[in-house]
Amino acid sequence: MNTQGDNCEPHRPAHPGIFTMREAGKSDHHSAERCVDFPVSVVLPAGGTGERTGLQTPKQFCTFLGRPLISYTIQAFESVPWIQSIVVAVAKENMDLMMDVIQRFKHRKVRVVPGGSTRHRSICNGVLALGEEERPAVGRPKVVIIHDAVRPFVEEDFLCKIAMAAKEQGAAGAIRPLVSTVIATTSEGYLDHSLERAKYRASEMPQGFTYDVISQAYQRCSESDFEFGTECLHLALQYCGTNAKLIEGPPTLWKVTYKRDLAAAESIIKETLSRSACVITGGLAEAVNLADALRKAVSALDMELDVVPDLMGDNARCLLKEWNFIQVSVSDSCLSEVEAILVALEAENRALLHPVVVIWVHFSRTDELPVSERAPTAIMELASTAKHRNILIYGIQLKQSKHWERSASRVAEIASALIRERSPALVGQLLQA
Ligand SMILES: Nc1ccn([C@@H]2O[C@H](COP(=O)(O)OP(=O)(O)OP(=O)(O)O)[C@@H](O)[C@H]2O)c(=O)n1
Ligand SMILES: O=P(O)(O)OC[C@@H](O)[C@@H](O)[C@@H](O)CO
Repeated sequence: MNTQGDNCEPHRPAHPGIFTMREAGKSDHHSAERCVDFPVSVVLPAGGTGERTGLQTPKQFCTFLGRPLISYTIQAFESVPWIQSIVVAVAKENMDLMMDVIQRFKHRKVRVVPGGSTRHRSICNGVLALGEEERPAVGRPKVVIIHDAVRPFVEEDFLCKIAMAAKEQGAAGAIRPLVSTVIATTSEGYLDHSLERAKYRASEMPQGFTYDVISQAYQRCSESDFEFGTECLHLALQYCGTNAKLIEGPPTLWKVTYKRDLAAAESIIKETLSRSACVITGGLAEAVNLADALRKAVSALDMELDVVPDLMGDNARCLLKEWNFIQVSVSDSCLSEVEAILVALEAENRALLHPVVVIWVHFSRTDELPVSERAPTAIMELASTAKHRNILIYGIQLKQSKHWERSASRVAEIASALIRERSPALVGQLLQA
């Protein structure tokens, strides 16, 4: 490797890495149409400290909706069927934390290696690990995708473009239009000149390289590259004469750098989880009417409702794709329907990666609120147990009234707010529509 040392750090023995997974070949992902028919592995540099966030916790381990940022990125890659393995390079002091994340969220295909003192050194350690791959089901990759662990929004179709271009060209990288103009400054802090923005692009991630190109680039690069460089594509050009194919990527490729970016990432994930809900009516006429009124009302809130009588037979499909459930119970119904949903969700282990919302809408036929006095206590007890399994239960009470549409739109507003916010603080509350 690097002439200054055996590997990416001047004085570090190659780390055997830590296997944490079932063999890569046992991925339980349903076979998808493969756009890539050659072995591809991924290196996620995650060895930084996230200084620019101003937080104590490195940003890749900052959590939202109960999961660290890095877990969202890993999930994005492990959900791609043609990716055979993922190597995450983390600082030594975070290795145990990383192992815990992998085990808690049942990440597959993942191997953890020590990060380096710089981003290039971390990436280099990851590439080294791919070259020392010992798992029989995982051969040396044809293409290595490198992607910052703090860029959680990456999609298969763009990864496919990068992987295919990297295989053809030797290197490929994501680019985005510049937002600000780039200027050069004098040593006294004055404007020296500005670059013509239209001629330049921002280099983003993911980037792809044939294994040979990226491993050679790190063998030949200088200590200064390791210490101060920020661009893998430059190393491929400088040390392997490989001119990367540049592919404009979607705006979702941005990197979490500042504290505000964490809030933005959380908001995007919440928005993604809140686009639809499954309404279970039990087949009762009043419940079906309410569900139809809800469907109309939520469409104005940019949400779609799938209305089913139950979660049996074909309707069980909702359990595999929905993150939000609204159980409409009429009059003296108790919480048994909600309990049935919990059992079904647990059977599918549905709340492992994202919190699932279950809203009990209790609709009473008469003007009084005959719901038993026990209901507020019962829903609170059920909710506090379910919360430990990442299922958030909320209640909405609706009295039959002459202003049916208005009541239904009130329920819709409350339900969509509960789904959007997924607030632990309101779990178990029985709200009045
Ligand atoms: N020694 C390092 C430094 C950075 N990275 C990783 O490279 C990616 C992009 O780097 P950056 O956004 O700069 O992360 P940090 O270096 O952690 O941020 P900061 O510069 O604010 O400290 C991150 O996933 C980061 O964890 C790494 O693996 N090893
Ligand atoms: O580690 P930093 O945040 O300084 O920079 C990382 C970025 O430079 C890098 O991810 C892309 O520009 C592609 O190389």
